[in-house]
Amino acid sequence: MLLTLFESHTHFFLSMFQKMILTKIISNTLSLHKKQLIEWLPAVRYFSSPTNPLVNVDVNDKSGIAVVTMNRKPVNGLSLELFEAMSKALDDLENNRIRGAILTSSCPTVFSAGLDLNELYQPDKKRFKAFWTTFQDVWLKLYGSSFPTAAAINGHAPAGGCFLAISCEYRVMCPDYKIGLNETRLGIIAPIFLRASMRNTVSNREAEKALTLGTLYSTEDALKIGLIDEIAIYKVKAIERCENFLAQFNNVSSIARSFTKRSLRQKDLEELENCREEDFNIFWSNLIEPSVQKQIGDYMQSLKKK
Ligand SMILES: CCCCC/C=C\C/C=C\CCC/C=C/C(=O)SCCNC(=O)CCNC(=O)[C@H](O)C(C)(C)COP(=O)(O)OP(=O)(O)OC[C@H]1O[C@@H](n2cnc3c(N)ncnc32)[C@H](O)[C@@H]1OP(=O)(O)O
Repeated sequence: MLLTLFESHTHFFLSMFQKMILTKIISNTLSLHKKQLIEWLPAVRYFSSPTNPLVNVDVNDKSGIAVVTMNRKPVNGLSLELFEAMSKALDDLENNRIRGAILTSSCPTVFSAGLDLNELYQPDKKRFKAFWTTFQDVWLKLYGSSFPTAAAINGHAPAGGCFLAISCEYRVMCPDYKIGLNETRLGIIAPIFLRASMRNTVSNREAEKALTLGTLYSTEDALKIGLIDEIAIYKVKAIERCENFLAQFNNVSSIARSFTKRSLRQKDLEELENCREEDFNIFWSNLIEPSVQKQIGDYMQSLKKK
């Protein structure tokens, strides 16, 4: 009650002095740690910044909602540089206490083609380590973000593309595209954090079927199994629907919302936090198997031949 009252009266700009006084009063009342309270203060400053050419962040000053656009043509292949830009953008959003984020793509028919196969083919260990660690970071930050998230899926979203979408809390997809975790079809075992995101999105039974078969679903079928939440005819509409979803949280205490989300996702986040090195080692040893390398090479060729 006190927290809700506090939040609803702090949507205007607070000077550092006001922040300190408010923090002190509430800190005394609730006996909470001062640092935690400062972190909990609602959004006071929004920004629209060109940030990085690979990830554009555009924050609506009125709603406080950020549209985060992946911009790595032609297919938003998830490279080390794209992951680094996403990781930095997620930090900025967290620090600026935005009210919600929508992930989308600037590629006309692809949300993301998943991991950049060039990162997986004949990899250099040092670079691959940085790549994999940043991939883990992005998931931890996106899946565990304090702000609500949605994905406007304006194109195909196979493998890592689907993975980004299911790390968000809500998904709106445009018709006639494919989405799914096709890793097993490529001979890959889905990593621990990918399995967690899938189980958090669809029923355990659907997750098992989807992951073991490596199914790529049409937009319509994805809606049927709950892999996406809505269909929107084109990108602008998909963003609008995501905004509507995020706007619902305007009437909910952001502290209560964010703690509830965190507590529901905590186990999954900790599972990865506790085995990051092991997770890397498992994938590295799988990746450098000559048979896997051959499979990746052939697959890349088949994509180029199309
Ligand atoms: C393959 C075995 C991998 C083994 C790895 C082992 C360990 C890793 C463990 C776990 C991984 C974690 C989970 C995530 C995994 C992944 O994400 S793997 C990537 C899987 N991605 C795909 O299977 C998607 C492949 N792409 C497509 O199906 C299509 O490109 C499309 C997204 C449907 C778009 O089709 P379209 O619009 O027709 O575009 P093109 O196919 O013509 O592609 C344009 C150019 O982009 C290149 N390209 C496509 N996808 C990728 C990619 N993922 N990485 C790098 N490059 C990609 C494509 O070759 C074209 O290039 P050119 O213009 O011909 O040069």
